[in-house]
This record gives sequence, structure tokens and C-alpha cells, in this order.
Amino acid sequence: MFHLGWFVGYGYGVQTWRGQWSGTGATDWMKPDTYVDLVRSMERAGFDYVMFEDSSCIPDTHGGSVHSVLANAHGAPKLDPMTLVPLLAQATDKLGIVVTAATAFYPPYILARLAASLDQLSSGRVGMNFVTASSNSAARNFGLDQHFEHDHRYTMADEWTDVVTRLWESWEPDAMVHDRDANLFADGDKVHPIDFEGEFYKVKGPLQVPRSPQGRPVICQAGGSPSGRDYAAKWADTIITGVRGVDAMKAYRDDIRSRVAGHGRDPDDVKVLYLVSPVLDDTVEAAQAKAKRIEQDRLDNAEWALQTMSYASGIDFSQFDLDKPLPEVETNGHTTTLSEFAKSANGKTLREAVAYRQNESVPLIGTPETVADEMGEIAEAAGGDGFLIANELDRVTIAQITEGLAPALQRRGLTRTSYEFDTLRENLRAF
Ligand SMILES: Cc1cc2nc3c(=O)[nH]c(=O)nc-3n(C[C@H](O)[C@H](O)[C@H](O)COP(=O)(O)O)c2cc1C
Repeated sequence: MFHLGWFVGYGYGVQTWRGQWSGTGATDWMKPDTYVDLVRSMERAGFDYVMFEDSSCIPDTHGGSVHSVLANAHGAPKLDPMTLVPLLAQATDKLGIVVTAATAFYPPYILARLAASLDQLSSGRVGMNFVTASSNSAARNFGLDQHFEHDHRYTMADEWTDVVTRLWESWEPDAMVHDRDANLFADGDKVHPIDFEGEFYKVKGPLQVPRSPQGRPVICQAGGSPSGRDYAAKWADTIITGVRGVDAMKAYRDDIRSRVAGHGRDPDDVKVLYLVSPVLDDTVEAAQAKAKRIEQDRLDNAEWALQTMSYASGIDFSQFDLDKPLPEVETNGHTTTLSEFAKSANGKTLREAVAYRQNESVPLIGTPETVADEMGEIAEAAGGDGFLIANELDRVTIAQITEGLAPALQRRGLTRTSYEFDTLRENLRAF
């Protein structure tokens, strides 16, 4: 069996607003209803977790302004996804809810308290996707002129995560006594300051929040570079990746597993999920025609794809000639996103290269039955722990995945039909 997650790539933001099936997405995107529908459907289908992307700026790299991003509602405007957690927890019983938090911008005490509180509130179903964040525009909202250098961000993130986990563990599991006769609510001998003094952070502790149901909330990570992978291998319970092709998927997972073991952890405790965006329809031919339309749409709207690359890389892609190949570029941003794009753009003009679909380790195009077969074969060949659905979010797509694909996977015995446990980490480790 393998695990399933869903990556909400535009965070708590505008999802689809002008597409055929976008409903009232243009005006109602700030209401939680679509997400509530999503998580209820996911739980019915046995998913492990939903994961919300996040960032802390209106991207302004593309064309040097916020105009095109706002015109397209492409990554902004956006709300804070932490606010969704209580609502989604109340609408579900078993599903994990993972939200992104930037290690570079959150003071560790604030994040530790927030995550532990949410884990209490959801009875142990919360995860945090720790990202270093990459954009200078976001860094400027936190007192920096530009973001720290790529590998240095991970050095800082490592210490930051150490502080956060120490805070989470500053309460012993049995510190809450509730002894009326002894007039003892919580035992101060079992609540410890952490007295942390490192290179970047100084935190006394303890946390005000008692130890949360999972001990530590689940940690999710998406490191692609060597330093990112190492950070993920040291701390994460689940790692998500968009590396492309079965060989690269297998190599990525093998590398992660050996790094996990290198940190003295059990590789089976870390679940690597591959990004996929299945294109589904009633027949294979109809799905192929749909995939062609999606590709044509990207070619017709080159700016859309280029905005994504501008944001991810911090390089203004609007400066490049669409009819020439992509020039040599280097980034202090998402190194993997850029290098994968550059690989696929090799030998093409930029206008052709924008057909590239991010968030797709392998293309999956067909009926629920054919795609379920393919996913089974890929999981076998790549040895993965599961898949992270990254489709655009509208109610038609939700239904295709949760009412079509997921039951087809269940019928093959590839995914769960009921939850074994109550907490996210236990469900992740169930197989
Ligand atoms: C599925 C997925 C989701 C991601 N979500 C976020 C996010 O919400 N916010 C963010 O700043 N970075 C996000 N990233 C970027 C990663 O944290 C990471 O920076 C990127 O994969 C490049 O790896 P590297 O930092 O090791 O170079 C995501 C990456 C992937 C593959």
C-alpha cells in the first residue's frame, strides 16, 4: 500500500477563478468552503494529509512589479493558511492537515506554540511544512534587505528546528497531573526550560503549551539540493518532491533514505511522496485530448508559466526573449525548480519551454482505472511511499480524484480503505 496527500499549491489563496469549472472561485476564495469540501472528500478517500503552500509577499520579481501577478491572481492575493487548520480539523476526524511555515521568518517560540496549539486542537493531526523560503521580496517583509544565501538558510533552519523541537518536548508526557487533593494541576518538576543559546537563536523556554498529542507535530519538507535533502532527512516525517522520471524518483528516495539512516533514524519512518497531477476523463482518448488542451493553454499563456519561474528563482523571466533558448541562469532561490525547468527547456525556445508542467514527477493521463494501474507500477518501480496530488483545485477535479481515482486505487489494494489510527504520524507509519 502507499500513502496519498494533496498539495494545495496556491496556499489559502485564489485557486481557479476563470476556468470552466471554477464556480464562484473569483469572489468566494476567502471563504473556507472549497477546502472543507476538499478535506471531507479526501478523508472519505483515505488520504493521509492535505498540505498548504505558503509565502509571505506579493511576488514582484516578474517585470519588477506586482501587476502581472495580481492581474492573474497567480500566487497572490493570499490569506494565512494557519487560520484554516481549526476549521478543517472540525470538518474531519482522521485526515492530517499540514501547513507551511518559513523557518527564516517565524521566531521559533511563536511557531512552536502555534503548531503545538493546533496539534492539541486537532487531537494530533497537524503537520508543519518547514521551508527556508527563498524570495527576497518575502525577506524584505522581515527586516532583511535580501534573503540569506541558500545553504546558510539551511544552517539556520537546522538550529531553528532544534529549538522548536526542544520547546515541543519541554513538557514531559505526564506533566499534567490534575490532582485535586494535592492541589496539583501540572507538575513543575516535569516542565523544563530549554536554555538554548546557539549561533542564531537564544530561547529560554519552556513552552506554555503542554506536550501535544503527537509529541511533536509531523514535519514535512521538500528539500531538493544537497543541503535541503540533508535537512529534510534529519527532521522530516514526510518529504515531498517533484523530481522527474522513475529513475530520478528512485534515486532521490534512495539518497534520502541513506541520509536518514546517516542521521541515526529509521528510513521507514520517513515517507517520500512524489508530486503528480493526473489528467482524468471517461476514456483514455478524452484524457489525452484534455492534456493537449492544458498544454496548449500553457503555450498560449506563456506569462503564467514564466511568472512561476520568476517567483521560484528570483530571476525576472520577463527579460528573456521568448523566441530564444533560456540563457544560462543561476539562482539563490529554488535551485531544484530552476534546474528541472532548465533541463526540460534544453534545445527549445522559451516559448516552447513553457509547456513544461511543474508538479509532475510522471505524467498520468487516462481513466481512473488506467491511471490507478500506472500508479501501482510506478510505486513498484520507484519504490516510493506514495503520491502527492497537485492538481488545480476546483470541485470537479476534487471529485475526479476522490470519487474516481482514489476508489480505483482502493479496489487494487494500493491505498487504505479505513484509518488505522487517530494521529497523522501513526497513520503515516502504519505501512
Ligand atoms: C511540493 C513542494 C511544495 C513546496 N512548498 C513550498 C512553500 O509552500 N513555500 C516555500 O517557500 N517553498 C516551498 N517549496 C520549496 C522547497 O521548500 C524547496 O525550497 C525547494 O524544493 C528547493 O529545494 P532546495 O531549497 O533544497 O533548493 C516547495 C517545494 C515542493 C517540491
